Amino acid sequence: MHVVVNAAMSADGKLSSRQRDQIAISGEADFARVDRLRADSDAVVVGVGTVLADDPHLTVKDEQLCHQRLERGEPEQPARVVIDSKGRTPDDAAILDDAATTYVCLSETAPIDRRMELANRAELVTAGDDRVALLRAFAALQEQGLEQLMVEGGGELIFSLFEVGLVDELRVFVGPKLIGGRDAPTLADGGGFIDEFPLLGLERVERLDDGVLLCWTVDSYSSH
Ligand SMILES: NC(=O)C1=CN([C@@H]2O[C@H](COP(=O)(O)OP(=O)(O)OC[C@H]3O[C@@H](n4cnc5c(N)ncnc54)[C@H](OP(=O)(O)O)[C@@H]3O)[C@@H](O)[C@H]2O)C=CC1
Ligand SMILES: Nc1nc(O)c(N)c(N[C@@H]2O[C@H](COP(=O)(O)O)[C@@H](O)[C@H]2O)n1
Repeated sequence: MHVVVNAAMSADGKLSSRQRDQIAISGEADFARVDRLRADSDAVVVGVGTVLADDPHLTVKDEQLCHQRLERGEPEQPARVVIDSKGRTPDDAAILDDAATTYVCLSETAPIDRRMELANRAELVTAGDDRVALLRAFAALQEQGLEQLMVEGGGELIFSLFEVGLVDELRVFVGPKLIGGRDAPTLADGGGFIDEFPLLGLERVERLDDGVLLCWTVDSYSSH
């Protein structure tokens, strides 16, 4: 399995505003790059915080890219995955429509009524007691043939994926906006690292729209 985390952040490192409203940080060229990355992935993954804040569709928008997927013998759209311990994904969420297969990864705490509703619209994966156990959930996704995973956020999920060592690459578009706010989501929120820190290798820097794309590999974890 290969996991690429992709996100767009403001010049001051925020993924959205303190009200958690979706903010267009990327420009046209970066959104097109994200579309190509989705098209090259078996699945696009988000946390339930992103579903509740943005109601994303997580589909490939360019019809030619969808056509190329079909020509490669792949489903027209990559699968969509939401990491959602308690089954808080709303029944009318855009990611539950029939545009693509959707997996909802739950923990044992998800109530039975939520499981039954979600099972009508998605494939369910259960891993973990309180929170979704990410290593087990991703292993279950791999068993379903999902090898190339793209994670779009948000900051809580991205931190947890780094914490368990599941991230192979990080691609960040830094856009020409300043959002501010100490409580606004950042690229990696969660509890934060205090001892061992993931170390990144810079692979590529590219000027895109009026911002910069940074592509990193995750090399190792080191203590300071
Ligand atoms: N600019 C960009 O590129 C992007 C911006 N965003 C922005 O980010 C914000 C949402 O991010 P955020 O609030 O951090 O939410 P996330 O999307 O990261 O979802 C976090 C939630 O996932 C659930 N979860 C279940 N298991 C785990 C686990 N093991 N580790 C971490 N989370 C787990 C938790 O809810 P529970 O306990 O209920 O399961 C948790 O609260 C929005 O404002 C959105 O607009 C989002 C994506 C991209
Ligand atoms: N790459 C990128 N740039 C931005 O500026 C963004 N705000 C986001 N947000 C992510 O895109 C999702 C929306 O997807 P759909 O257009 O609905 O398919 C959103 O939920 C964030 O994950 N990304």
